[in-house]
Amino acid sequence: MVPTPITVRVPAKVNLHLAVGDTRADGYHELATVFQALSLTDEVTVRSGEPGIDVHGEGADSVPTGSGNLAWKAVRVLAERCGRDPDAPGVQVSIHKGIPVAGGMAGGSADAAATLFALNALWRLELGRDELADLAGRLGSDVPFALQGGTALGTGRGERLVPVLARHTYHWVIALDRHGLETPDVYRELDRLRQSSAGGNGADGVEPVLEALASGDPRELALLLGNDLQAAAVSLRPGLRRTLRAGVEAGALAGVVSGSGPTCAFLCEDADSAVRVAAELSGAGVCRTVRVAQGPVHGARFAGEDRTDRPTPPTPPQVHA
Ligand SMILES: C[C@](O)(CO)[C@H](O)COP(=O)(O)OP(=O)(O)OC[C@H]1O[C@@H](n2ccc(N)nc2=O)[C@H](O)[C@@H]1O
Ligand SMILES: Nc1ncnc2c1ncn2[C@@H]1O[C@H](COP(=O)(O)OP(=O)(O)OP(=O)(O)O)[C@@H](O)[C@H]1O
Repeated sequence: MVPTPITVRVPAKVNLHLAVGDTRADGYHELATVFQALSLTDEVTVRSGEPGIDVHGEGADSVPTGSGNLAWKAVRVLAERCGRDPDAPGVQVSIHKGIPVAGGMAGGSADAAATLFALNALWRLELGRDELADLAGRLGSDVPFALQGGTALGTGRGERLVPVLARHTYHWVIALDRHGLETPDVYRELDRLRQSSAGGNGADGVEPVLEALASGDPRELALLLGNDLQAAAVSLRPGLRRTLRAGVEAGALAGVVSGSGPTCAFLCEDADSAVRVAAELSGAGVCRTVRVAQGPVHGARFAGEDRTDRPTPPTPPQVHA
């Protein structure tokens, strides 16, 4: 019997805090980051059939549909892990994009995470969270967080995660730029700025951020948003300075470049304020489009997870800061 297709919904992320350390021998930078999963999501469906990948939704034109798609790399990694032929895995992957492409919100990573999660069910592998997280880490630094979701502290190159207690739903306005930025270019620009000592080290220690999250006060958190990659993203895309200013002028508590950018994320006081900020920002002509989002949300989950015919994977324990 052909197994039924499986659809998984997976969130975008914002880095509330991103401290970039030294470059390691493997070329990656050592990170201390606090991730939060946001309610902008992609949906990934896997079904048995002729191998292939198709991509729909916003920005789909700029996403590769062949072996360059991170979701296809996930198919290959999982096929190898379970003794299937990675060149003939017998699976089709359909991606519906709701996460901005090349926006610093980990959309490709999210699709890879969703693919691992979905294929684990389609192929009835019953791999646990830890094993999926290990495979995810091999695919990219942001992939394990997309599986886990919530709010988490990431160390190493960002793949080593500890869940963090966040006592509040935070309301965000997300400003999307007209063109993406490539992550390696932004890290390279940071290195260049640091060599000329203009890169600075904007993001301080992580502990105050964890304390603010435990308190649940968005005003406290707003004071602590920080991203070492922001100077590099702004250097590559100077117009972001205007966007960041416009969000705060529109009434956001604070704004930050999301990850490697160019998307900017604005933390707002509450849901009503987010709607007002979004309306004003979209009229300011500083970005392509604006979205409202909440966080934290779950990591990769079956679409319609509320259905009772599938086991809900165990939620990792939440720890206090
Ligand atoms: C900017 C962030 O989104 C913040 O969470 C991530 O650090 C990027 O994570 P990602 O897109 O999953 O990145 P990967 O696919 O692992 O790496 C892409 C490239 O980004 C750079 N990179 C990434 C992570 C890291 N800790 N140091 C790096 O220098 C490297 O040039 C690497 O070749
Ligand atoms: N499934 C995918 N979805 C989006 N982009 C993908 C995918 N697979 C590969 N890519 C390629 O990866 C590049 C980065 O896309 P993505 O949307 O993941 O960027 P990002 O959000 O900036 O990543 P991150 O925040 O993890 O650094 C794009 O230029 C795109 O061509």
